[in-house]
Amino acid sequence: MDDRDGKIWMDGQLVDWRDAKIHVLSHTLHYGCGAFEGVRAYKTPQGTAIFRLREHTERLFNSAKILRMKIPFTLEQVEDAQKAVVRENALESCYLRPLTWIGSEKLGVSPKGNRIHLMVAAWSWGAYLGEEGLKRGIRVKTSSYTRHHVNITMTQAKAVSNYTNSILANMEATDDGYDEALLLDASGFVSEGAGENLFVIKNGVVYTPDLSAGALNGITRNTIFHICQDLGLKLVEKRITRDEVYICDEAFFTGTAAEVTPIRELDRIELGTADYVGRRGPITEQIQSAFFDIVNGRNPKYAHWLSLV
Ligand SMILES: Cc1[nH+]cc(COP(=O)(O)O)c(CN[C@@H](CCC(=O)O)C(=O)O)c1O
Repeated sequence: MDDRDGKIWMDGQLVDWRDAKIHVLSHTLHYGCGAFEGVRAYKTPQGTAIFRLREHTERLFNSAKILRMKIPFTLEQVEDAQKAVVRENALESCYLRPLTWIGSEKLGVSPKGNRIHLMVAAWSWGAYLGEEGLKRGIRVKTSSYTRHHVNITMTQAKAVSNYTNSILANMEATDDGYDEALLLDASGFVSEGAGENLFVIKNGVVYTPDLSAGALNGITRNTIFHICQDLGLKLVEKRITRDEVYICDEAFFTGTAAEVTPIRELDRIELGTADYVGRRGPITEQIQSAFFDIVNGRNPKYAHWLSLV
C-alpha cells in the first residue's frame, strides 16, 4: 500500500502518501505499544460523512490513555485531521486509519522520553469479508488460539499489540478454507472474531458476549444495540458458549470494516433452522438493512452520527 498517490495526515501536516515513512528504530515497531482506529466514511445524500467520528476518536484517546501514551493533539484536531484526509483525497466513501505510535528517540522496553506520533490515512475499502459474505453469510472456524485475558492485554484498548492474536487466528482459519476465526476467552466462552464482535439470535432474542470475555467494545456493536431497540428486539449481553452458537437461529459479525456480516456456518455446522439453514437469517437481514440505512444517511434519527467532511 506504500505506492499509492494521495495525502496522509502525519503529525499535523498533510504529506504525500509515498513520503509518509517512519524510522526502523521506532519503538512501536519493536515492542507493539501503539493504538489505532478503524473508521468509515459513507456517501450520503448530504455528501460524504464519517460515521460516529466522535466515538471513534474518543476511543482512540482512551486506547492511548490505557497504554500510557499522551497524544500531542486535541480530540478536535484529530477529528479535523480525519475530515481533512477524506476531503484532500476526494474520497466519496472510504475507510480511515488513524494510528498513534511511539517514536525512535530510544529503544529499550521503557518508552519514556520518546515522542508520540499520530497519522491518519484513508483509502477505498469495500466489503471486508466479501460482497457474497454480506448477502449469503460467511464460514467461520473456532480458533485454536485463545482471546486475550483481560489482565494480560488491555482489551478495551484498540492496541496494535493485541492484533498478533487476531492475525494468527485469521491466518489459521483462512489456511483451513474458512473466511474468519471466532475466538474463545481463557475460560472457553465465546469472545469475538479476529476483527469483529459477534451476535447470535435465538427465538427472536439477540445475544452478544458481555465484555468480560475480552471483546473490544465495538462501536458497530453499540450501533446494533440502538437498532435492536428501534426494531423492538430484546438484546441480552451474556456469556455465550460455542455450542450455543451451533444451535442458534442466526449469527452475524459486526465491525467498522465488516459492517454487518452474517455467519452461515461455524466449524462446518450450518447455522439456522429448517427454512433458512446456512444463509443470512431474516432478523439479521432486518438489522443489516437498518445499519446500511443509518450509515448511508437514510435514517434521520441518526443524522448526528454522521459528520460531513
Ligand atoms: C478485535 C475487534 N473486535 C471488534 C471490532 C469491532 O469494533 P468496531 O469497528 O468499533 O465496531 C474490531 C474492529 N476491527 C477493525 C479492524 C479491521 C482490520 O482488519 O484492520 C475494523 O473493523 O475497522 C476489532 O478489531
